[in-house]
Amino acid sequence: MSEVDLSGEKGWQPFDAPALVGSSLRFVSGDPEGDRFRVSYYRKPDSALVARIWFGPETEGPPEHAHGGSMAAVLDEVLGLAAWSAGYAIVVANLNINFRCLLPIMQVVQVDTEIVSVDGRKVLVRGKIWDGQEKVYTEADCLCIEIQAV
Ligand SMILES: CCCCCCCCCCCCCCCC(=O)SCCNC(=O)CCNC(=O)[C@H](O)C(C)(C)COP(=O)(O)OP(=O)(O)OC[C@H]1O[C@@H](n2cnc3c(N)ncnc32)[C@H](O)[C@@H]1OP(=O)(O)O
Repeated sequence: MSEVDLSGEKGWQPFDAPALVGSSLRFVSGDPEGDRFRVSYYRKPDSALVARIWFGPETEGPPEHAHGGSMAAVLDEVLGLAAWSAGYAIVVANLNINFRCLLPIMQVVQVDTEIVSVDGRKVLVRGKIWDGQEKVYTEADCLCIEIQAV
């Protein structure tokens, strides 16, 4: 497979997910040379977590486009991780996704995240998979629930 450029923008800081949550998080980001997903995480200057993600041939659903479940898996990991990176030890309780446009595979896209609210143990994270310019493929609201430290 040809080289995939997952570099971030100027001012983004590389973010080491395994250093924060351990090495169990392999389903989406665990195979950086593979044909499923390739992922790089960053923090923006406002500290929001952002990901650059390549959807490889193994994510195909509709011909030449990403399977909805592959996008759900990405949003589950990235939005959950956004809560962890903001200091909340959570699991995802509810993930509500709107698929807006078919996402072509074999290209790098971006996932942006925002912590919308914190109410007791409930942390609401919003995010989108988009081209980083204007085209939004998928939007999601992710309800995370704080757990006891494990
Ligand atoms: C053991 C794991 C260690 C992990 C350590 C490192 C992991 C590193 C992770 C890296 C980043 C993450 C990336 C991947 C994220 C995943 O994929 S996590 C895996 C997928 N998620 C799951 O399997 C979660 C399964 N569900 C559960 O475990 C339990 O249902 C939960 C979410 C812990 C909640 O159970 P609970 O602690 O008994 O809480 P409960 O009292 O029912 O609810 C608390 C509040 O939340 C509300 N609530 C709960 N669920 C819902 C819901 N579905 N809809 C609406 N409201 C809800 C309740 O109404 C309640 O509200 P209030 O009454 O306080 O207003």
